Amino acid sequence: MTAAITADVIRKRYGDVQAVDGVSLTVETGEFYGILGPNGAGKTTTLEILEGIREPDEGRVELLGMAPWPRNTKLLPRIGVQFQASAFFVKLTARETIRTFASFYGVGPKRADAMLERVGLADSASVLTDQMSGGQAQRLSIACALAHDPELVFLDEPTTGLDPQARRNLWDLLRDINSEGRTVVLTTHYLDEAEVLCDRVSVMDHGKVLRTGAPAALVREIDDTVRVSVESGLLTADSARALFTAAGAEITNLEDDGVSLAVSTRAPAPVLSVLAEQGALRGLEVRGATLEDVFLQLTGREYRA
Ligand SMILES: Nc1ncnc2c1ncn2[C@@H]1O[C@H](COP(=O)(O)OP(=O)(O)OP(=O)(O)O)[C@@H](O)[C@H]1O
Repeated sequence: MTAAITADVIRKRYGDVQAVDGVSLTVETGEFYGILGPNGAGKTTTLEILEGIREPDEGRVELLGMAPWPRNTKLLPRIGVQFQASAFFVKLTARETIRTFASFYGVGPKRADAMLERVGLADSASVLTDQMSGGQAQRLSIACALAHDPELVFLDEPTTGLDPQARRNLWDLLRDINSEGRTVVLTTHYLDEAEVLCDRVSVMDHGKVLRTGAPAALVREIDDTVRVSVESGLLTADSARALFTAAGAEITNLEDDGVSLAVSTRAPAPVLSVLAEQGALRGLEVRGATLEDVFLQLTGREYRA
């Protein structure tokens, strides 16, 4: 595979904030690549530098074999950048909006209308953009990014603010866009989204990439931590910890949020035995490690989107 994007130790500072602090990554052609991290991690700034719309203070980027900065107009027909829905022109319908965007690239109305259909908006073509639901607006902004049939698409938190059903519908669309052969780079603060969609993810925090890999591989790397949870109120956190330790179970995390008492451990058998002996199995759930546990292990703190 050839690299669609390489970034080599890029940095960007805003005043006192080191937003991007030495990020290096490689996106392969055809890959679905995720940049994952909590708010303020530096995802958007990194994405904008990769796109060539922001200048890095240091470091080097190659996008489709070219330097994206200073602004490289040769790249524009080859990449699609999803802009935020708030940037739509007011008083235009969905159809007028996509036709306008398509015309910037010399793309005619026929293909623009076909893109509306492609993202499931054919029936909403006459709706004014300011009257669209969040999911419709996101679909329209993705359609606009795809109107000129780019080979590489950048999406910045495309499902933020959507309800679960609208998110899942959008996931299907994003998978289709990628399976047609396009490289997709997306930022997200949703761990489940990265896990479900991405071939590989870079986990970011405080401007740095902490780890890069396939979600399943990252999860495997952190050993086989299992998370066991039961209803809150059956055992206090302190007594649970003492009982688990006495039973020989090493606990990597234990917390009670008032709804569930949750324990992360590599030794689920003694934990389950203790819970059974204490009659504390109500609401029992057992699950393997997720990207949330990867983040916890990398940073020592819970993931807060
Ligand atoms: N134009 C700017 N001027 C000053 N500070 C900025 C600017 N853009 C971002 N920052 C700061 O840089 C840091 C990284 O921001 P960035 O938007 O890249 O992170 P993010 O991971 O995309 O966060 P979010 O998920 O909230 O969008 C944050 O502390 C943010 O407040």
